[in-house]
Amino acid sequence: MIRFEHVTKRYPDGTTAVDDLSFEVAEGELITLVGPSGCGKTTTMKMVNRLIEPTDGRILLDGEDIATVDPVALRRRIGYVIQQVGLFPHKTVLDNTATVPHLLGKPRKQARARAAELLDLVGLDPSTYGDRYPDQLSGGQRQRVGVARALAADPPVLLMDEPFGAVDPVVREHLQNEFLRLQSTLHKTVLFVTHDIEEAVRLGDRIAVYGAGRIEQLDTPATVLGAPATEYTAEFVGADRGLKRLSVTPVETGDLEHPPVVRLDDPVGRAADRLSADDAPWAVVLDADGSVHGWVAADALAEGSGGPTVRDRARPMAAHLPLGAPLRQALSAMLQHDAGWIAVRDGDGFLGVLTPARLHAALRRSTTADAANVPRGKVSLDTVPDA
Ligand SMILES: Nc1ncnc2c1ncn2[C@@H]1O[C@H](COP(=O)(O)OP(=O)(O)OP(=O)(O)O)[C@@H](O)[C@H]1O
Repeated sequence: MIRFEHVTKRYPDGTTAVDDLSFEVAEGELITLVGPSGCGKTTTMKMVNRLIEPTDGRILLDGEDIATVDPVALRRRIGYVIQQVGLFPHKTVLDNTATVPHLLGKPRKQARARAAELLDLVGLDPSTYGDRYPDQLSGGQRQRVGVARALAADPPVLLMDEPFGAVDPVVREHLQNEFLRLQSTLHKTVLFVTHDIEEAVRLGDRIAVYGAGRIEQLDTPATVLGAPATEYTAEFVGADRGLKRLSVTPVETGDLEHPPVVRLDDPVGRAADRLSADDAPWAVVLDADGSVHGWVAADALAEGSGGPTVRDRARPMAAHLPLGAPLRQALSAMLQHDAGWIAVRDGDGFLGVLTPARLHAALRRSTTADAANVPRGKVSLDTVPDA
């Protein structure tokens, strides 16, 4: 969708901001550009909408050399969100959002109706916020208007330059999550500049780690964190990169163990037989509709005293996770509940349990598979070599 071919930008004073850059952003992909101040991220981005012209090389958008496209027509296909937002101070939020569609020829009423939809989409109720002026909004709300406005012309491409940089960490995380939710339905092709590795990891399908004017590594978050290509990248992503990897590696079916399963209403004797058939010290207990109730120990079933069904001997277990949740959430739940395993479900249905050993294997699997170009969905534990 966007292809950089040997792109260099040298400023008249001799500064080489971007040096022989070649990479491609696939349609619907979100690439985060991350790196220290002054390494060329913004220059890279501004060359895509021709706010800056390259000195050498070319950039293709959908196969077309953008140098041959009228910049105004080009910018209609490219939404642009910046940290300072740049809203018109004398226009209401609704009119700010409706400006571009209106300029593109949509009748005013239609443009405003679309603007209201977009405000809703970014989490701002148009009936509350539509008539306000930008200085009557919080920083986070202004950023949302900036995103709504960039989406107004429904461009296939979005350029975002530290769009959530000016807000506090809590609001920022909220905006990031909302943006991910939006992106999962809109599938825009996005270049997203940030100097925050956490943000890059959370949002990017792939991350481009910049050194001076160059990309040091362009890969999935799991690979950049798990197998940094250079010392520079390793240092940039931080000594706690192992912990960060927990956030970007999902729990998959192949990660699960399958202890015996009994039902709340099973007679104790039948449940005990089930456990001893597997020589298992405990079983997962499901209720009548198949959702996880908790667990029961073989010892508890063997005791002479107590009620006649599993219900009387089972212990509740509150730690559940949906399949696909990040390993970090799994570890956090294990620690919170002081549990040696955690139930994983698909909807309400029980799938299996994740243990600390399996969690560790999953973490190793994530980078091994990425490095070997195994599609994430096809990953199984067999792909993990023994340590
Ligand atoms: N008009 C200009 N003339 C000369 N040098 C420039 C000009 N604009 C940018 N530069 C230089 O180009 C380099 C890259 O700048 P750029 O804005 O792309 O960096 P960045 O990675 O986006 O940084 P930041 O995170 O601080 O925004 C810097 O050294 C900067 O000083």
